[in-house]
Amino acid sequence: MSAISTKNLTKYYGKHKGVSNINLDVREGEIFGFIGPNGAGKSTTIRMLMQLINPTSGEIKVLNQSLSTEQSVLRKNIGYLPSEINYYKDMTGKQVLEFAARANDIQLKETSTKEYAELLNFDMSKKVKSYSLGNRKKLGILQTLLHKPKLLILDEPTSGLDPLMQHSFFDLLKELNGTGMTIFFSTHVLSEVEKVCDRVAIIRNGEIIRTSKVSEIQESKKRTIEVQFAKSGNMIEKYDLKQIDSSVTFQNGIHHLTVQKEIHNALQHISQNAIQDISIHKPTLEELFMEYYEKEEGGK
Ligand SMILES: Nc1ncnc2c1ncn2[C@@H]1O[C@H](COP(=O)(O)OP(=O)(O)OP(=O)(O)O)[C@@H](O)[C@H]1O
Repeated sequence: MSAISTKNLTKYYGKHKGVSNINLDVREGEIFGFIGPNGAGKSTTIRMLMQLINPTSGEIKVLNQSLSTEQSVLRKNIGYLPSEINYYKDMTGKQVLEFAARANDIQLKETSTKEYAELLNFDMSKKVKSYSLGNRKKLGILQTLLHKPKLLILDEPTSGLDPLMQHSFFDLLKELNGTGMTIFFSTHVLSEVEKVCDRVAIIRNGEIIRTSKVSEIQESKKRTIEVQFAKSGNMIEKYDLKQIDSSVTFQNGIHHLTVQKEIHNALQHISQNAIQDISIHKPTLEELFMEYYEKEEGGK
């Protein structure tokens, strides 16, 4: 079953496009990453899911409820972390959480907050005004978990967290996911998606340019080959290297080639000549993502 489903979801701010034709299908029980650069439309999409802004057109279903459902009914089952949060500066973290718990008709001590706070190394006894951005973020994360939601929607949850904390945070996400919680989070950090997500949607300029399993993106056959021939100098023309890659380059004695499909033929062609050194690289996930971004830019 779908936890989040949108059909041709579109938002215009006046004449300015926020997002257009967003089709998302987040299945129950998955960790789903929503990745894109600044201004791509991540927050706009999330705010529509949370009924904080109205779509210009399109359909949304969250936990099988359509947009017309009372916001409060939906909120009971969703934990939402906005990209920016403000708290009363003179309250302690604990008071903020107690207040939020009361609003949900629960007692703080009946929640797993203490355990989660320890995992995130968060001191709830301090006042909000003394918290760094990272600590305010942790407070926000704890707040979203108070009512044991079925679905977590997190807008850039790791911004402001140092790498060690990000690690603990992702451990927490995995633990929560293990209890059956569906998690949808936005980010512009590629390694985060690689670490925890089952699937990912890549958004750019307000449009989704690909949705797939993270593992499928990693299965690309693309390889870069760096070769130094026994004969020194630029051999691009002499060895007809453009037959392998029309964009081949020669720098500091090394020929750089990119092969999009099987490398067998390329290696056969190259090895007709004496080779001094050769290396073959698999692209990192980051490089594969960048390719999507660049393709889109080139296509505009
Ligand atoms: N309230 C608004 N009024 C006008 N335009 C807006 C508004 N909010 C967002 N936009 C525009 O909509 C587009 C998508 O912005 P959005 O904030 O959703 O992107 P984002 O992916 O969340 O970016 P970031 O990572 O910077 O938060 C951008 O072009 C932005 O300028």
